[in-house]
Amino acid sequence: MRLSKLFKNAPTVNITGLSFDSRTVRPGNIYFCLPGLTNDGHDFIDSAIKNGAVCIVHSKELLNMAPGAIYIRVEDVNDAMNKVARIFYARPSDKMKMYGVTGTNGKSTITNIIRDIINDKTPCGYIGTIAIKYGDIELQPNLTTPDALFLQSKLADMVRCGMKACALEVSSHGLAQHRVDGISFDCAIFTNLTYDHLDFHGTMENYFEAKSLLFKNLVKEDGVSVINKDDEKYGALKDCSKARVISYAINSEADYRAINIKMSSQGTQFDLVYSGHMYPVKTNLVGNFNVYNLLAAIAALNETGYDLERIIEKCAHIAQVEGRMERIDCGQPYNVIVDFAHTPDGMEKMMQFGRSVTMPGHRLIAVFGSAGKRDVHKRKVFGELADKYCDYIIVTEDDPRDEDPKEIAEQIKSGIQDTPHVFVQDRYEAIHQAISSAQEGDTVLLLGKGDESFIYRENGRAPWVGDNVAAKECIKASLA
Ligand SMILES: CC(=O)N[C@H]1[C@@H](OP(=O)(O)OP(=O)(O)OC[C@H]2O[C@@H](n3ccc(=O)[nH]c3=O)[C@H](O)[C@@H]2O)O[C@H](CO)[C@@H](O)[C@@H]1O[C@H](C)C(=O)N[C@@H](C)C(=O)N[C@H](CCC(=O)O)C(=O)O
Ligand SMILES: Nc1ncnc2c1ncn2[C@@H]1O[C@H](COP(=O)(O)OP(=O)(O)OP(=O)(O)O)[C@@H](O)[C@H]1O
Repeated sequence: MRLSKLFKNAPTVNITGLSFDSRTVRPGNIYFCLPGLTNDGHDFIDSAIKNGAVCIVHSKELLNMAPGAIYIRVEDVNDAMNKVARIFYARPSDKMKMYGVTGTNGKSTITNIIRDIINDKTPCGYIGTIAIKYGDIELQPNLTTPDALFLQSKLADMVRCGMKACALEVSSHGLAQHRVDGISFDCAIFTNLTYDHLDFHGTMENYFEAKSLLFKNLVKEDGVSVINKDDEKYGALKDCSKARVISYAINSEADYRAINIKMSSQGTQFDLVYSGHMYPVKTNLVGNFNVYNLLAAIAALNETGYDLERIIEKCAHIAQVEGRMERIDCGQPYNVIVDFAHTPDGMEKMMQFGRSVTMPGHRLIAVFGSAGKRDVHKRKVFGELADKYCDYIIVTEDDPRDEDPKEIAEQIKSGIQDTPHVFVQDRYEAIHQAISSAQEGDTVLLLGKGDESFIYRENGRAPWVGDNVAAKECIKASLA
């Protein structure tokens, strides 16, 4: 594409691609100098030019300018990059129905439910923590919400592959760093705001401010904000939403409300109250929070033109979202559940659910750790929660990064008072011990890693068999 198509009054030089990282610049690229948390992109202009950048987009005054390169000074490089990327990739988000889901917990689940419900009639892509999926393509992501350039390029590829919709997880980091500014959403969904990511945002106010950007920036004329009315941030989000607001809830009057909820370890039933009518909903998903997730997906889809009866029909057989409330059944007489819970709220909800499906008088056994180099305050709270709900606790490694797993375990253990507990550093051995000790009627919860196939240790990403695979192997061995 010509540079003059991307910037007014720019020369007609051919542009081969866009980059904000000097290390990956290719000949003919534009290099955007982004401000970072540790570095400043302006410091890498020479290396970008050495790698072939033909145009530099910057905001700071530059003392030296290389002859031959084109320099374009803008007020806000991030903003310019988002606008340019939209044009360069031919506005892919305008060609698909775009669903953006934000909130502390539930993003992966809701985006996958949305995709699962519509994918047969409306090919739908998914971008988030679990994967990047469209058509037959499945890629492993590095981030939940990729950087703006990668995101636009993947959306463009989705359009090329015939996708008509895309469900995107929008993290608070992604919002704070403007990764989704170039996307025009049709529907923005809010799940909940609970304690997380304060290492990055500093305060809950900042964390909320970041989340609210998705709603402030939804400017499409027929766009819709779908907001959880049981969350205390409902009012604030409603007030800042540019688009019309639709609510969902269990405990409050709402546009989409679930009542008469009946839960078991096999599935859930409830009555959906919508527009003065009651619709019975049956789903294979379990747990109270999945009722919220389903309500959000149902509301989002119905408000964007999908038939309610058909959506409800589909709810009966939602594909298992990997590592989210995944029941492991190898014929053993006790429950084993793998879940990605890694926030105090997620942990508590899982432990409450675990308690509810454990036969009276039997044991709830939990295996979990807490990530290194992330919110340290969570650790003691995880211990306190397990102490409150569980009968036996096995503390193990999560993603220690370059922290000592024993130290992390000590911090978790500081929240445990009376409940019997052990520290087993090796995660496989911890799972093995939990399964070996389980008896008929017990429940084993394997929490924190979900479907992840790696553990971040001191030396980086090490392969991990996965909690679900480890659980199956250990159960089979114990039954043999
Ligand atoms: C904390 C955080 O979000 N960091 C992101 C941030 O990095 P940074 O600000 O430190 O970048 P920097 O190193 O200061 O560099 C500034 C600029 O100079 C450029 N540079 C740097 C060095 C060089 O040699 N050449 C060069 O051009 C960089 O490409 C960048 O444009 O900007 C980078 C470029 O967009 C991101 O890749 C990086 O994400 C890192 C990898 C990350 O781990 N982010 C996580 C925390 C994250 O975003 N997580 C969320 C939430 C997940 C959840 O809900 O749990 C996610 O969406 O995944
Ligand atoms: N609506 C919800 N409310 C509270 N907790 C939830 C909800 N949905 C899921 N959870 C819990 O949070 C965990 C993570 O769920 P999910 O992956 O859907 O969230 P997420 O927002 O995508 O998180 P991440 O971006 O970290 O993957 C689940 O395994 C479950 O324990």
